Amino acid sequence: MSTNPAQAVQPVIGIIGGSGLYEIAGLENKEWRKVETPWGAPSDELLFGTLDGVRCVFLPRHGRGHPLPPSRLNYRANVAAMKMSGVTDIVSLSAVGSLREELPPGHFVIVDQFIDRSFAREKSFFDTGCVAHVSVADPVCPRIGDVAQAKLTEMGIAHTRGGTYLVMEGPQFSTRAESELYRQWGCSVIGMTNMPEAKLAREAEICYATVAMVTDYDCWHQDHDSVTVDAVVRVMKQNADHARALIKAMIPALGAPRGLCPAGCDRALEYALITAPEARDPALVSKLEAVASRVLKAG
Ligand SMILES: CSC[C@H]1O[C@H](OP(=O)(O)O)[C@H](O)[C@@H]1O
Ligand SMILES: Nc1ncnc2[nH]cnc12
Repeated sequence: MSTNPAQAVQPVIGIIGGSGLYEIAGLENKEWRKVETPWGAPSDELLFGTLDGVRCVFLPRHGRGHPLPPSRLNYRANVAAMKMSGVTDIVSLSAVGSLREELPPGHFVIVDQFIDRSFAREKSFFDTGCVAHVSVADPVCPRIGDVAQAKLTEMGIAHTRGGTYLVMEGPQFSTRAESELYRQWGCSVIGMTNMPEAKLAREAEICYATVAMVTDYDCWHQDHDSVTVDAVVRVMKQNADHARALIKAMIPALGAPRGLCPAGCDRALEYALITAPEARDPALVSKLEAVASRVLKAG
């Protein structure tokens, strides 16, 4: 395994677009391509292209036209398809409800923690026959967060660095009691998709960070109507221009050649595998080559 921090990395930037973001602007030489993974098909074809000479791969999280609900997304295929396409860094863009007065619709939040209350999803590439436990104590890459923060500041877009995203299963929005509970837990925003996406990116050793775009005050705010899809879509249409401009600004900075990630996201599996090589299931190991070949080769 090569873990020399001076090792050169030529980044490939993955963008996962959430509700209201089904394409990105300004990509050159773009081409939608089907990518099959050992875990099946991702939400849609992936859009490959370059922006300012940086290789980019875009995936609309719910598919073009939004046919897929959060519980039916093949999160493993989505992340594996990114890894198989050479992606080193993922910027996740998501519509979220606000759980705090000071985070109004239109505000961007560079999330740094999650509480994962999703329950009807496959959450790991690893399984019986090859067990791994990665750390998600710090689930996002601070390096990507730094770039998002710098660009949002330059662009004058209202934003907050840090905040906890509560991941609910959905597809129904929360009850008022749930919304109040999450507020008491200190959560900042709520959505339905960023877990297990962030956990799987960590298992695949891809740097990952979320820029959450507030679309509503969920259902706790006495002066605002409870969230509806109509309201989310209306605000997302306003947020989308900011989101597209942000991505365009972030890509040259993220795409510059660099060393290994100082936070170690790209070495997350280094000490995570616990199944002895002789006890591993060859069929599972062969699937895992798509996301974990770096450590499996060494074992
Ligand atoms: C259309 S409102 C609910 C929907 O929007 C968010 O999705 P995404 O994170 O992909 O932007 C939320 O999590 C729900 O899936
Ligand atoms: N209030 C909310 N709850 C869950 N997901 C959301 N996505 C956008 N707004 C949301």
